[in-house]
Amino acid sequence: MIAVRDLRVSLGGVTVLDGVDLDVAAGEWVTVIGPNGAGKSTLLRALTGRTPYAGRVSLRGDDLGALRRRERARRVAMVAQSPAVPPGMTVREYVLLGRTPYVPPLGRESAADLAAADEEIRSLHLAAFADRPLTTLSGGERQRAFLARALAQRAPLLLLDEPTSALDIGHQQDVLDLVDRLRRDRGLTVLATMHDLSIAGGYADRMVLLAAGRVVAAGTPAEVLTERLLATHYRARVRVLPGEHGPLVVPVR
Ligand SMILES: Nc1ncnc2c1ncn2[C@@H]1O[C@H](COP(=O)(O)OP(=O)(O)OP(=O)(O)O)[C@@H](O)[C@H]1O
Repeated sequence: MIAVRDLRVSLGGVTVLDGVDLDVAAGEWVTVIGPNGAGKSTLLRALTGRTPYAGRVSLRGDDLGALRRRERARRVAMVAQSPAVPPGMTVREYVLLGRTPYVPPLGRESAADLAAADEEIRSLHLAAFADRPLTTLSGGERQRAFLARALAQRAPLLLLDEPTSALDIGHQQDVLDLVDRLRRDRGLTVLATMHDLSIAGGYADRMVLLAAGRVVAAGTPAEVLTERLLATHYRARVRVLPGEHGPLVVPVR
């Protein structure tokens, strides 16, 4: 689905990504982990085509850099870490923004666009909030609205930057279970970043460990979530225990 080769990004004269290679197959869920500042968000932003990069990113064989913006947005949707919350905009209006790549220039949303937005509002259990300003929602409710907007884009590749950081443990599971179900039902491909390593390992088919802008490990959750790798790259003291759906990473004092 997506093949990244020798991706390099410099920001403010600093090399942030330094030759990243990454493949995500159609229908796969890959989660990128790594310490603060490793370059995870920058990687996802580059894959939307909004952050300039060197190297090559191909989406189902097409060069991402050669696609027009609307065409890119129909193929790649992203939920950023802290998306802007437009003041005064209702949840329904916000989710409808996800349909922008389908609305003709100077045109209006079609009945199909409105129906797609309403469908995502229902699937994310946001119907009761649909006419409220987005700014009045709690952090977790807002997070679901951000996801609804991205899903309304109907892109086959979904990029999720820390999708559960604002959520309580129950809503974390709800949202990730929902993404997993949509992945199966709609054949979505998911590339996420996450800091909670046990939760990350419970949902990903594969994981990639990024440190200082380079891939330092990649493989199944059991191959990447090891005490040795986490000690080396996070300088973390942890025990890794076997779990039902992947390794459990437990910090120790
Ligand atoms: N515009 C910029 N100018 C200079 N440096 C930048 C710029 N944007 C990001 N960086 C730096 O790039 C590095 C990677 O940032 P990025 O947000 O991708 O990391 P991350 O792995 O997502 O971190 P976190 O886990 O803290 O969210 C950081 O050191 C950050 O300070």
